[in-house]
Amino acid sequence: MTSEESKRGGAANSNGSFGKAERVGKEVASHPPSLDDSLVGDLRAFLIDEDHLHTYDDLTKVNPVTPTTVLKCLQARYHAQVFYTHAGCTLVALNPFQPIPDLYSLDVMREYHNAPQPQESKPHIFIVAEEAYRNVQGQLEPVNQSLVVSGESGAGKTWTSRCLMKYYATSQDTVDHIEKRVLDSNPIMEAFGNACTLRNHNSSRFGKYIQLQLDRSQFLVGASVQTYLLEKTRVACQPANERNFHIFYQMMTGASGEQRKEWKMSHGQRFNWLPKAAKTLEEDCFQETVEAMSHLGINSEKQAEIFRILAGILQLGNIHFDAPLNESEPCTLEGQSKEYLQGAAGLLCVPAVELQACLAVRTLMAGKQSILKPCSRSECGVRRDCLAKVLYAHLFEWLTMFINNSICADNSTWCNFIGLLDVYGFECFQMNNLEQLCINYANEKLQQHFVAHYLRAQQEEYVLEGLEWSFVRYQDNQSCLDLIEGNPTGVFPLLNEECRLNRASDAGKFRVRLEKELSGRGNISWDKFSKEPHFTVAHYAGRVSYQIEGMMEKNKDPVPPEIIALLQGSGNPLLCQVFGDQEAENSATRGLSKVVTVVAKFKNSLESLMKILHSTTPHYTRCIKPNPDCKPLTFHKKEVIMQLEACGIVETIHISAAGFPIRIPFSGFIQRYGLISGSSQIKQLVHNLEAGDNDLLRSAVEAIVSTALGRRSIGPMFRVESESCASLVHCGKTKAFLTQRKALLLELLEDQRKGILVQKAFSIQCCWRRHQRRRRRARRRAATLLQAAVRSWLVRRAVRRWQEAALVIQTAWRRWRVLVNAFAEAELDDAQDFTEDQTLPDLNPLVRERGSVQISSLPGPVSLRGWPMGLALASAPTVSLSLKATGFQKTVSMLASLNLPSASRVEYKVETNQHQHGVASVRAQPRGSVKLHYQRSPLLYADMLPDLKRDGVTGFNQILLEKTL
Ligand SMILES: Nc1ncnc2c1ncn2[C@@H]1O[C@H](COP(=O)(O)OP(=O)(O)OP(=O)(O)O)[C@@H](O)[C@H]1O
Repeated sequence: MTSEESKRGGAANSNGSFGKAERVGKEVASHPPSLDDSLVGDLRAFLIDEDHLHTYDDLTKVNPVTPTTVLKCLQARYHAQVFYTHAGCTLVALNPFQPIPDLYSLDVMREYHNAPQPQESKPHIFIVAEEAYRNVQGQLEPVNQSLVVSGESGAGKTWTSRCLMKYYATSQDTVDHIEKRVLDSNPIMEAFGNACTLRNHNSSRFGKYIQLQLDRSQFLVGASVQTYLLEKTRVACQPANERNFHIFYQMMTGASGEQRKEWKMSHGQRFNWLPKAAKTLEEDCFQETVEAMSHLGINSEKQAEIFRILAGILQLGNIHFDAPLNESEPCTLEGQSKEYLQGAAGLLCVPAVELQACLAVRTLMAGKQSILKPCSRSECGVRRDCLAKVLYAHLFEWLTMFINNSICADNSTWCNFIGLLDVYGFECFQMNNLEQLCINYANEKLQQHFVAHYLRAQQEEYVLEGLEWSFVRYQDNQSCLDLIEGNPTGVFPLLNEECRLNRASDAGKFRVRLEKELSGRGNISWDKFSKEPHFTVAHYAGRVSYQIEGMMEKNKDPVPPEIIALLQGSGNPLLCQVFGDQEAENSATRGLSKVVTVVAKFKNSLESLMKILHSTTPHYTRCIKPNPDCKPLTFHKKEVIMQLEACGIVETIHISAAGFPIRIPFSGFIQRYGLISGSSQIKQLVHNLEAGDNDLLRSAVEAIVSTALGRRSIGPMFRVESESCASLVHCGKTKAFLTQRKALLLELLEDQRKGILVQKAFSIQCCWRRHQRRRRRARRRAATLLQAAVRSWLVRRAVRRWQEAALVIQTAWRRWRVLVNAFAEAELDDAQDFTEDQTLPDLNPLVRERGSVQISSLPGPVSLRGWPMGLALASAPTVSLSLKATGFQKTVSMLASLNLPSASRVEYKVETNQHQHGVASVRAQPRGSVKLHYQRSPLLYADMLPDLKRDGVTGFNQILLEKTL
């Protein structure tokens, strides 16, 4: 809406000439005061807290809720660069008209995605996205979600939709990169469907509904796009100071030299259908569009076909017909137009002659005979425009279909969806025609859905449920919708009827018809003095005057059959594909009653959209354009207030603040929160809800709430002891209604439910772990038993072997002992003769002969009795002397055999340096030493161990005895 038009709309709004206000029951909210009144009254109370206005996250918290206070709050937030604010169930998004750093960054997305309670975070479009996503995860009916983004042109709907898509696409990373393809559909759709208008340099000239398809794990697996009412007239006729679709300018700026040549688009070439070509916008990014096309699977061949068609359209725009001298002759082409016709025919791959004939000559059917009738100059122009429009519209349709084929998931792979509706805002120009009527009709439908969903349904339900409730007045636009679509006497049915009559359209007559049929309606009026036939409709957002001239033609949207036939024969494969299955029918021959009109088609597609919306959980985002000039950070109060009133924000705030925004059927409530109550009765009820009557269910709900409040953890809002259950939850006949503090109560219930579920899960885990532990223990015991059995078997086997080995050793040992004893006895018999009664120093010469003993400085007499070593070893004497023996036992035995004098404090250390071969020396020190010199023992086996090799060295060479004190 332009500011002037907005003013008109606003004036109508304030004088109450449209939007019949309905009063239901007791009305407490007075008519919203005018802006000036509010400034005196309401605002004054507010001024006290003016410094903190920008801190209000939710407009329902503003007190009192009036358009003025709401406006003040929004303005304060806008100046504080806070662009999102809740308004009860709706999110208000103010357009900053400049990029805000870090407002939509990946980190911010992650923050909202990971927030335990996103509602508690700062208002943001990502909250809406996350809430919808979590609703799908929670599988609460209705599981599918719709995000409805509305607002006037330039308010930021497309931007918001893009943010929402990015949010869903970024929060995952799938293998086949479907999210990238879904996002890539945006630049293509925008290049072909957006244009620079006076109100928005990137205005969507079509409506779109994108369905993001989610699988069981809530992963984005695909998407589908449904488009509505492309403004195809823009191809051939651009409003003053506005541009054609972006794609044409992208081609003009981005084409390579070769492409320019092929597309007949040389530098400086002027095209009638490309106004303002010198102005370059950031949207004119040809390369991005081409890349997105390639990424979506449109190969270079197809791209070439597409761009040739577009170039052909531009050539068509430069063709002008001259009136013929003779009326019976077709219109002619002047010099340059001939070239353009040749160019267009070449690019569209059709014969130039046929193209010219198709534009200048009409074929009439008279029975089975066809008659050729030359068209007038203006008719030629209309046919040329029609050809361009039909080409562009079919191309756009084909692109949408191609995108859908590329990004749509198989039906079996997805089970839920989040729908994203971005429709053109309410439109009101100086001259409004059928397109504006359709667009405004769509906006009325959406407004009605909003009203039905939040306002009327809410209030009607309170009555049905028997709640005590003071009603808030709201604007109901049903009467306006009845005026437009009502059957049989609505504007649309009358228009369709007129189009199906086989007669030339007459705007004046149609106006009279409308007046006759609809004069009793409150939402339509006529300016009797206006020369132009028109009618004025009082829409919910303002009054719009529609001119009737041309409306019927636009509604019929006839395409001459010659044009279809011409395109079917085109050498461009894409054109053949697009128009191949199109019937080149002549409506004149088949009867006009079968013609499907534009409004009929539009109404049907809108009805199916509304069906989808009604079956989903809606989330509303109202985009607000803070100033009509798209200036950054500029806030025009009047513009904003009109938009707020037009979209019913003020009423929404009233109802949301004072009403019961959450309604849960008793059965659903008990099923979800029944586990909070420990009562066995409620537990039984949970399993058998059908058995309980409403009274029983109601008392169960109350019991659950009081249990929840009883065990609540003390939070700031629940400290008030007097706060009764009744003030937080209101039970109607079949449903529980939660008040404004629902968020807290609901949060409390959800927290407790979650806590109990966690407890239960913990118990299950404990049981499972215990079970696992027991199993592990049993396994371990079994393993130990097995190991023990194996070990004992191994030990028994080893012991048996040892015993056998010991037996062998014992036998060998005994045999050896017997042998040694025998030798010893034999030797003893020999030695007895020279050892008896010998004292030192006079040693027996035999001893000298066999060995020598030298004793010096010994204190006292030393009696030394030399025993044969073999005998000593054999008898294994016990050493009573405190000897620290090192070496072999035989060394010790030898000492014992020497029978050295015993003294308690005398220590002898025996050292041997030839352990392998026997004691070498024994020496007593320090005060005396005994030196024994033995000759090699006569005993052959005296120092032999059973294991020693027989050929080893035997006997003693030298013995030294060291004595230490
Ligand atoms: N959140 C935002 N941050 C920064 N700029 C924004 C934001 N929202 C919108 N804009 C700016 O406002 C312009 C208009 O927004 P957008 O195209 O989304 O409007 P629209 O409501 O879709 O309009 P139309 O109905 O004409 O398509 C954008 O091109 C962008 O420059």
